[in-house]
Amino acid sequence: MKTTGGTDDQKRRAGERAADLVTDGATVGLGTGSTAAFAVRAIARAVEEDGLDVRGVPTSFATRELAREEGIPLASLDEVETVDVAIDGADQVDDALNAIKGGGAAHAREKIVDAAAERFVVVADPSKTAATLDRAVPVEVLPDARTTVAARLRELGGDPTLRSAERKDGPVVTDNGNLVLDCEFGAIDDPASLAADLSATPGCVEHGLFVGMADEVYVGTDDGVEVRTRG
Ligand SMILES: O=C(CO)[C@H](O)[C@H](O)COP(=O)(O)O
Repeated sequence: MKTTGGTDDQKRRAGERAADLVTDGATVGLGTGSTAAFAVRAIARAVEEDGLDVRGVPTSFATRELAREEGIPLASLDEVETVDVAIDGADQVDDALNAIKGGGAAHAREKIVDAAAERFVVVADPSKTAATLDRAVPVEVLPDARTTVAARLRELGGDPTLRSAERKDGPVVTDNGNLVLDCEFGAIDDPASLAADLSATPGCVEHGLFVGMADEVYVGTDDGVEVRTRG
């Protein structure tokens, strides 16, 4: 369920601008996806070329591999007391800076790291912006709970689909060993209420609604970066 509507240049501008926020000595949440990867590479360049002293906290297996290859010193979340800034992508972000994440099935760890950050910056391209969230919401479920969670999602007005793997027969299995239901709700008029209902569903490990979490959204455009702030 990857969304790749923007151009690489738009994503790069957003990611590189956000990477400029990282200061010496910072602990940085490293998000997942193609836009966050531009931030990871820019941070790595600053480490190598300017001697920037950082610790990266990766949000997924894929990001840990990328950060390792690029030479960013890493820590896992349970090794750090605070995250100074987290930089992460999104599948969709609304005017109130609420987001849908999980196109890479990494939203459970992303939410933990992004929520722990003093400052959480979403990096996106213009194709991700919308007045109202209306993309499918990824819901990570314990494998045994997929049927009961799917039933609850239908009660909530959703239409869930088990996410299939692309180069393997069968479902996507997350970094945590769980499955993902992508759930269409149409236009989500009250994301906070839906988020609360999803969080209260037994067997739902985590859902991809990030409500009231982002401090800023950096939208990379064809000629710069539009910075959206809360309020
Ligand atoms: O939530 C995510 C992964 O779980 C990603 O941040 C989201 O899918 C955006 O990815 P991209 O920048 O490649 O469009």
